Amino acid sequence: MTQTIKIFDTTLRDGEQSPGVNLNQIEKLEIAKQLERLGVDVIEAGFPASSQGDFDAVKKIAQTITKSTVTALARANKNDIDRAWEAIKDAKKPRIHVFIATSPIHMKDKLKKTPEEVINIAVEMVKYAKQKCHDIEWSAEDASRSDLSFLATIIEKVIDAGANVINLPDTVGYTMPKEYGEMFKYIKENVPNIDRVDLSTHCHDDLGMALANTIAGIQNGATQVEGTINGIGERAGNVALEELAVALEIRKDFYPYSTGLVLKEIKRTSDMISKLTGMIVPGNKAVVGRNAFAHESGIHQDGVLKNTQTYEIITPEMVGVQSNNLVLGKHSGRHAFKDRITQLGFTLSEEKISAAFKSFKLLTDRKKEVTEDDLFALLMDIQTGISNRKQYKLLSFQVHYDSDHSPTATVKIETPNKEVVVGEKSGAGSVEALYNTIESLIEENVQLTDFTLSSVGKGKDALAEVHIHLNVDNQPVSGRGTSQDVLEAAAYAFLNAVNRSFIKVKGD
Ligand SMILES: CC(=O)SCCNC(=O)CCNC(=O)[C@H](O)C(C)(C)COP(=O)(O)OP(=O)(O)OC[C@H]1O[C@@H](n2cnc3c(N)ncnc32)[C@H](O)[C@@H]1OP(=O)(O)O
Ligand SMILES: CC(C)C(=O)C(=O)O
Repeated sequence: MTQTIKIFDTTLRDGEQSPGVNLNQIEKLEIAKQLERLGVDVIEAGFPASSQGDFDAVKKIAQTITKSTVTALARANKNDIDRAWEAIKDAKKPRIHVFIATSPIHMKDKLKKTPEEVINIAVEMVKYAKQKCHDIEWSAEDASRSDLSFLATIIEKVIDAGANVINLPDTVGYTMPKEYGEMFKYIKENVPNIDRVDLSTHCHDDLGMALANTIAGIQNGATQVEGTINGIGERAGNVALEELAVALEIRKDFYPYSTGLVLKEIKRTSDMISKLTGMIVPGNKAVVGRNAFAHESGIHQDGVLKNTQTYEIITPEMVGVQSNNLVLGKHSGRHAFKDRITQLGFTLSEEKISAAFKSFKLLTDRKKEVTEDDLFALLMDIQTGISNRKQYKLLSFQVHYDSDHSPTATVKIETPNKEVVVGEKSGAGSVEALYNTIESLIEENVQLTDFTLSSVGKGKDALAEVHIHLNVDNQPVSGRGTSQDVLEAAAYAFLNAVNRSFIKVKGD
């Protein structure tokens, strides 16, 4: 008999705690919708007490998502719980997630509380949350470095107080699989009423053990797993949910567990998270990396030609990687285009469909074959495009480059006051010349802290995608731009970051 493990996705909360990640409300909503399509049981939409921007995004997600449970994180205090409930109360299936640390070091040095005080706070706050919401998850932060008998005592009391999910995080990614499994076994054997609740894993990857620890937790009684897409998250990140789901599917001969995830949605979800967070997936990443299905060496290629299973344990199709994904071309009309948008899972207003169709037609003039990846990148830009009134627009640019002189860029932009300004500057390279010129035309004080260029799809006419991190008036913000031309993508990314600094993102 296969047991189905519940999937709790925390990409929008722990994932967003990754340094440099700044998602705005529209982007978070698009991610939540895709997570629902992927089939996750629970979406942790954010930490509403941490900022007004986070509160607003969680509320919007709670009002939109219908199939998955929507939860929000709260410290064990009334203000955080009130904010969490206020944000999620419209959800079809709301859950409040209350946490407090249980390890000696966290209780003594961080919370400055005795173990008895921590028990009292946890019990009182679970009771308080339960008066508002029937579904309460309680997390013992740093559970894996906690005293097991203390952990059993506090868990027994929070269950009596009304918690129906108990989460035991390996907060600092310190535990080894055997130890993590033994903690679950101990709790299963020593807490009365433990069978009334879901027990949950939450593993960080500091020592590269997140997936092994998660599986050890499941083998010892966990019925829910917390993690993120692409494994993003605080420090070295969380367990990558796509890796867990595919591992359980491929080795179902070995493990009697499965998840309800729609595996074909994995690649698209991974691409979306990577694009919107700017956290590029390494080529060799399991399940979703660019090279995960590539065979380079002669002996491997020979084997694959004779029988793919000699070297391929996962088929690209299983996780939604398209082998021949040519979709639409120069002569496609609006009806076929709209139909394709729906198939890709987008719901766009008529205005956005018109804008997308215009961009698509421009692309077909410049690119012979428009692939599903191209279309997805284009639609994601339109869907999450910035529509705040205050923004800079790129009107045109030229870069003069020759090998004997420093490149010079001439750029024309429209400012938020609708003025058209033109400037010219040089730089050590073409991108620097472009960025020096744009900087001279805008009012904000900007420092570039990171620049990444990658390609969407394959071949010399693949789209270029640029992700950058800037400090705009001393506030960190990220931006992205996609174009067939590398310099145009770089210019779009720069202005996208500056424009994003005008709207609500993390920390507002
Ligand atoms: C393991 C995890 O991932 S936990 C989630 C981490 N996520 C975040 O921190 C989200 C972003 N954080 C923030 O925006 C801010 O830290 C806020 C708004 C949550 C709090 O800001 P501030 O009120 O300025 O407090 P600050 O962050 O400096 O310190 C945290 C305080 O919360 C207390 N605290 C920490 N965890 C808990 C808890 N679970 N329950 C109750 N109190 C807690 C700390 O002891 C400290 O209290 P003190 O001020 O009495 O010393
Ligand atoms: C708040 C909890 C669930 C957490 O993120 C952790 O302990 O890592």
